[in-house]
Amino acid sequence: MSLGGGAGIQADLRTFAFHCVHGTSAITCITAQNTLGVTRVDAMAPDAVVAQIQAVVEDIGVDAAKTGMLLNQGIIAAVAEQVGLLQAKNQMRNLVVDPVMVSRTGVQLIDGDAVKTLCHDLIPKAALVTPNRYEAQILTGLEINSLDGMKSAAEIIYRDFNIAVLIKGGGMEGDLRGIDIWFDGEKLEILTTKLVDTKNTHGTGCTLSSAIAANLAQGENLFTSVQKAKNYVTTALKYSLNIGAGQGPVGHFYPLLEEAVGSGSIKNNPQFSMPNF
Ligand SMILES: Nc1ncnc2c1ncn2[C@@H]1O[C@H](COP(=O)(O)OP(=O)(O)O)[C@@H](O)[C@H]1O
Ligand SMILES: Cc1ncc(COP(=O)(O)OP(=O)(O)O)c(N)n1
Repeated sequence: MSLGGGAGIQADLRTFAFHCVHGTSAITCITAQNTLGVTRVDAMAPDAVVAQIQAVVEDIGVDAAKTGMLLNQGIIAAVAEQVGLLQAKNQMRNLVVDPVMVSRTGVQLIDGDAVKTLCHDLIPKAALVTPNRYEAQILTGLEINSLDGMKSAAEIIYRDFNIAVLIKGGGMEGDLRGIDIWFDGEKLEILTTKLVDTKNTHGTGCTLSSAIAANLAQGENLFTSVQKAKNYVTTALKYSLNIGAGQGPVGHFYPLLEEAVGSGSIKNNPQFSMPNF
């Protein structure tokens, strides 16, 4: 959960709402966070996370799920155990693991034991894992500086975990920032969108993985879910919000912004990046 509202569960729930699916959540930690970064993180007790998952599954049910910031080994192990139990009962389909391990400034957020548990217990249970540049470096041991590096990382992650992988390019240099690599063991695809020239990229990873989960929940296949989510995040970036002194959040509800501008209720508001106006 990100109290600045730009990433974590706030970004996930906005994305779910935009896609017309009912989003639920299990809070794993509270971050003191704004557009400049994270200043403090408080983790929930693992059994409190488990209780939240069980409350949702037992009553409402899950068509698709995504994980985000799982801060320590205890939380990761508890979530992985729940996922395993629920998958055995066919109550947890379409799991997307966004392996949040490194902050946007390149700082590692979780320790080595937590990374091991993530790799050993959780990622293999997913349908898709979506590492950014730095997370792919941790998962593969490669230094990733090029498109070829991103492709090699995708192949290694598929080989090691036997699940589909999307390497996100937002942390790369230049035009590679708009490029992601998909590999599912058969098809290697370069997903390209034109680079959106903005500093306001806070929450792109959460938004992408929750849009993928939302598309899966609506019955799309995995690759189409990824393609649609990529288009969504690209447009949300074009309408990102210029708030705070750092990297502002993406604009999840851009059609409403368009409508508001069209009707004249928002005019030349410098907080919104509006490419078409
Ligand atoms: N400036 C940008 N222009 C276009 N797409 C971008 C830009 N920055 C990030 N993206 C896209 O946002 C998505 C999230 O990627 P990334 O920012 O690398 O994830 P994370 O937030 O986990 O670090 C990816 O689809 C990536 O290509
Ligand atoms: C609470 C919380 N969860 C996840 C993240 C990572 O967010 P992401 O979408 O990868 O965007 P940035 O960190 O790059 O802004 C987070 N920051 N906070």
